[in-house]
Amino acid sequence: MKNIALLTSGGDAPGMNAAIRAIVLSAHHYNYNLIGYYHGYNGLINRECKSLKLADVNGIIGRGGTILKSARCNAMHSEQGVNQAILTLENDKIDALIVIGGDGSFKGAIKLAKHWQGQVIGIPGTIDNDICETDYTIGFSTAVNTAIEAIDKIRDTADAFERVFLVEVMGRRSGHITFNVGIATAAEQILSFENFDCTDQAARLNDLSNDIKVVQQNRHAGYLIVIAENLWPEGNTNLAAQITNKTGIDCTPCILGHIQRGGAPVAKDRILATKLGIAAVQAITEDKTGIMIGESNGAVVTVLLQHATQKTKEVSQRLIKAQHDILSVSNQG
Ligand SMILES: Nc1ncnc2c1ncn2[C@@H]1O[C@H](COP(=O)(O)OP(=O)(O)O)[C@@H](O)[C@H]1O
Ligand SMILES: O=P(O)(O)OC[C@H]1O[C@](O)(COP(=O)(O)O)[C@@H](O)[C@@H]1O
Repeated sequence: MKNIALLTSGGDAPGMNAAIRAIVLSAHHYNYNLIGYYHGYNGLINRECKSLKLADVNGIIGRGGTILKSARCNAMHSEQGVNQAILTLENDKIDALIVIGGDGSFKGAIKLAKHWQGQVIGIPGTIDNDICETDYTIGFSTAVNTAIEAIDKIRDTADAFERVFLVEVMGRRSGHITFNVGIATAAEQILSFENFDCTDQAARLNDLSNDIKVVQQNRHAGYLIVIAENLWPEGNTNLAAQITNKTGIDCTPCILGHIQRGGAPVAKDRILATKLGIAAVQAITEDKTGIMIGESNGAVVTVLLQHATQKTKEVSQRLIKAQHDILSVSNQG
């Protein structure tokens, strides 16, 4: 008999609810008590919680967001905040804590594990897919699909007007969403941290403008640029204005924003979340701690949280090269 606690932290990601459901069902299977803390680490610090029962997770597998709410909790960056969180876990007699979130949330979990005797298990939940030692994070596939759906629609106007669109996608400072969405929408350009050095802004603007003019002359079609958020130093809306000025062709900025974080999770995220949720509870039965449950080559793996947070997972070089090679051909005619 164990008391397990669960929270979701950082940016919400489609599939978090599916993971919560799997954890509730597995905990029930092992006869464990399960408490959910609300609003990320704030729920630990302010002791906002609820016992989670089977009835709480009926019908949530297909819902975006998280029934436990999420938050970015500044207090966890201070020793006082971490101690307060630990005090709550001790007072509530928690044996194991499952944290569903991104690398920031895992760093918080590592701090808790340093001074708290209970088991700490992480489940990767972020649309950014930037966590090492797991092929995918929960929410990434849905975010990519959502962005593709939106950009396919923008493509119609781009082609009809032979117009340029600069579409910004999320990912913080990592290009997994940018590259996957760019490739899947046959974007004329993919601009991300991994392939676009903005140090010489004037030169980059020149290259881009020349390419736009050549492609439009060759193809008489739209020109779609998929760009990572936080890339262009003066902001992507600004970049669109600069392109318009330079080429004399309208370049419309379009920021997809939070639609990428919401909506019903696709099958891949529901299934991944279910597998990881079940494995997290299984790991608790085996007295494991300080680990993330991930997936590698289709198999569930356990990895030290320290390793998972050591660096940001890079976009595959093969994907970057594929885009580069395809682009050089497709933009010719
Ligand atoms: N270095 C850290 N130490 C302690 N807690 C952290 C740290 N980084 C992030 N956190 C906690 O995790 C929360 C979510 O982190 P954030 O980076 O915003 O999202 P994500 O977990 O999705 O990467 C933060 O608001 C904070 O409460
Ligand atoms: O909505 P917010 O708090 O401004 O955060 C935006 C950020 O959150 C994300 O959507 C998800 O990031 P995390 O999962 O790491 O929290 C990023 O892609 C984006 O940069």
